[in-house]
Amino acid sequence: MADLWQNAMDHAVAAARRAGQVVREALLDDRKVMTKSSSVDLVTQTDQKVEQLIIQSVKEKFPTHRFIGEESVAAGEPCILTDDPTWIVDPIDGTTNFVHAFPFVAVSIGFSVNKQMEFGVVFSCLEDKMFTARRGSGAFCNGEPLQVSGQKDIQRSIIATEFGSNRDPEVVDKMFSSLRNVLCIPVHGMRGAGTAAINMCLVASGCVEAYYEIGMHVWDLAASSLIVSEAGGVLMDVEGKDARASADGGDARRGAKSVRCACVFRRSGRSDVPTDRRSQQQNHR
Ligand SMILES: O=P(O)(O)O[C@H]1[C@H](O)[C@@H](O)[C@H](O)[C@@H](O)[C@@H]1O
Ligand SMILES: [Mg+2]
Ligand SMILES: [Mg+2]
Repeated sequence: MADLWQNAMDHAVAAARRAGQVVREALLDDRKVMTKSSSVDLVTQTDQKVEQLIIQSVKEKFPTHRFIGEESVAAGEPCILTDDPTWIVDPIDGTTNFVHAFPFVAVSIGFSVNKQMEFGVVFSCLEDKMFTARRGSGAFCNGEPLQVSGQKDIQRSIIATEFGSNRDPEVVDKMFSSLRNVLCIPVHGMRGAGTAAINMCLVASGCVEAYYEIGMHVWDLAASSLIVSEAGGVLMDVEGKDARASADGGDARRGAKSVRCACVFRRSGRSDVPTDRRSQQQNHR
């Protein structure tokens, strides 16, 4: 049976690749940096230009589709998810990295119908890695299948997180307390690529066992939420409840602009990973 949305997914991949080219070219010029909610919540003209290029290209091909775009919402567009086919776009995920030419910058395009992600595309444009997932058909990086880590022991895991853009000392204290709690489990290490989408693609790739962040927005994680789940991972909120509703824009439905989400690892039922902590050998897939 023909896949109703394959044409749209192909368009998303091509649009993400074109957008990545714009990002790479912009890195050769001065980047005009502006701020949004705080002095460390950055946006550039490239973010805005890339979002408009993606949205215009979609409108020409799919005129009835709707959009939730990070910079459109910042400019006052509503952030409400309906049952209509909706493109959820983060034109540059990792804007701070982009400003500093730190090499993890993603273009993230998610696509939702009936409030369910149908496909997700994350292009890590400085690594030239195209992460894709179609609901029910697996997750891929440059065409190679992805699987989350089979590691069941958090003490043999790498956990990723980000600090966001809130610098309120009380909030920072809470973040550092979480970091301390996780590090002292203990875990092998903690990492952060500087972009939610790429952190989640690292979970889908099996090289990071879990990623958590408080305060992500629906556009940060819409595409990568499907990439994680199609790679065998699970998404949950900080209470451990299924967070796909949020990732699919549930919070956007209610007009909320940020979701609390932890994106974690592991397929269920894996038995071939040693759980004997006495064993010296640490088998990492
Ligand atoms: O780079 P953007 O699209 O703004 O998204 C990032 C956000 O700004 C940060 O606060 C978060 O910590 C990152 O996870 C997002 O990727
Ligand atoms: Mg983002
Ligand atoms: Mg962004």
